[in-house]
Amino acid sequence: MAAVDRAAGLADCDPPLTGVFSEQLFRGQCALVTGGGTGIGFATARLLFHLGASVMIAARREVVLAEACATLEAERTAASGQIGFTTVDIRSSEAVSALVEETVGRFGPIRLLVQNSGGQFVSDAASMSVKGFNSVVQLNLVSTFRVARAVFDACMSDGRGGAIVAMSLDVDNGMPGMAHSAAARAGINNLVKTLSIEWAASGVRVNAVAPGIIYSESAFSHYGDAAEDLLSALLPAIPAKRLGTPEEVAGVVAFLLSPAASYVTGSTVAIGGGSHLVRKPLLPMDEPCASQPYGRLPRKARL
Ligand SMILES: CCCCCCC/C=C/C(=O)SCCNC(=O)CCNC(=O)[C@H](O)C(C)(C)COP(=O)(O)OP(=O)(O)OC[C@H]1O[C@@H](n2cnc3c(N)ncnc32)[C@H](O)[C@@H]1OP(=O)(O)O
Ligand SMILES: NC(=O)C1=CN([C@@H]2O[C@H](COP(=O)(O)OP(=O)(O)OC[C@H]3O[C@@H](n4cnc5c(N)ncnc54)[C@H](OP(=O)(O)O)[C@@H]3O)[C@@H](O)[C@H]2O)C=CC1
Repeated sequence: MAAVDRAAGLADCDPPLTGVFSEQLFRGQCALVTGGGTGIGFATARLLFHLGASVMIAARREVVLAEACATLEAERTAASGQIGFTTVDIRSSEAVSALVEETVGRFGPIRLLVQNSGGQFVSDAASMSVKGFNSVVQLNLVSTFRVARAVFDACMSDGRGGAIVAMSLDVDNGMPGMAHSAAARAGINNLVKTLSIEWAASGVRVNAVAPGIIYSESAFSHYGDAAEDLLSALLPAIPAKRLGTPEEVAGVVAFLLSPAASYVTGSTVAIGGGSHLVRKPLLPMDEPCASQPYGRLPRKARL
């Protein structure tokens, strides 16, 4: 993709970023990473695994998860922890309960939670149905609460503590083309504040990360042919003048989960090459009053 090729610096990152952390950092700790089979979730699971954690990755597509696990097993070193997978749709409370039970049964109480699963479709608000808006709020905001509650109840409410990182977006200036997701992620930014206060007494820290535009094949596949046009308009507005990598998000997530962040809670950390400081919406809007700047992407952009 031409716009991605223009993202100077993208190839310069040390993929697992293990060098900046001690290999013993998460030794023996159980970590649950939702959406851990692809993109940011995979990079995060990979880093935690190489830092000694016992990592459960969970999402809907079994074949993707199995492949991710096989990749990590093939990378195993003496410092690596354990890796396992199970399928889940985080929109189902029963499925999330079963996920937590299975994870605890296999690796022990969950101490590290990365609630990374999420997503949306691109559509301007005027073309968006209430059902579509609701489905994205359900997936991102309500399911983040669902997963966090299930893990807190089962593993973190007894005073033994833990750390939670949720996935947000760079929503400070609104997000034309993604009204549903921006509203949901703004909700997540506030949710982590409340949870961090209420759960502090249990020794639980709750933070979020707000990535800018992070390139991975899996993420961009959702935007179909529209990705190139969107990126051409977006890249010039990113101070770093490049996209981010999943590994650059994983490093911040690992920091927030680690004792190095033991006094950090209720925060949302921007990871966007400075894009959150630019007073321009994340998605482009050449004509602010245009009635249908995005329309609805074709159905092939759907999962
Ligand atoms: C190239 C630059 C891009 C900028 C990037 C900005 C930063 C963000 C990046 C990322 O988040 S990358 C990760 C992307 N990954 C995903 O989005 C995957 C997750 N997505 C999904 O699971 C689904 O698409 C969904 C959004 C949650 C919808 O799933 P759900 O099963 O709840 O919905 P459906 O039953 O299929 O549909 C319900 C309802 O939703 C509306 N709708 C769904 N898809 C579309 C669409 N493509 N366009 C318009 N409307 C859509 C619609 O109203 C549906 O109702 P019906 O019409 O089916 O009755
Ligand atoms: N890439 C970017 O620029 C940005 C991404 N984000 C967010 O970061 C997170 C990771 O995205 P990214 O890695 O880029 O993209 P991916 O599309 O690779 O990751 C999304 C993950 O979520 C999983 N998922 C989606 N719906 C569900 C569900 N209902 N139940 C369980 N798992 C689900 C998917 O797996 P499966 O389909 O198998 O269920 C997939 O592994 C998402 O929340 C995304 O919105 C935020 C800001 C920017």
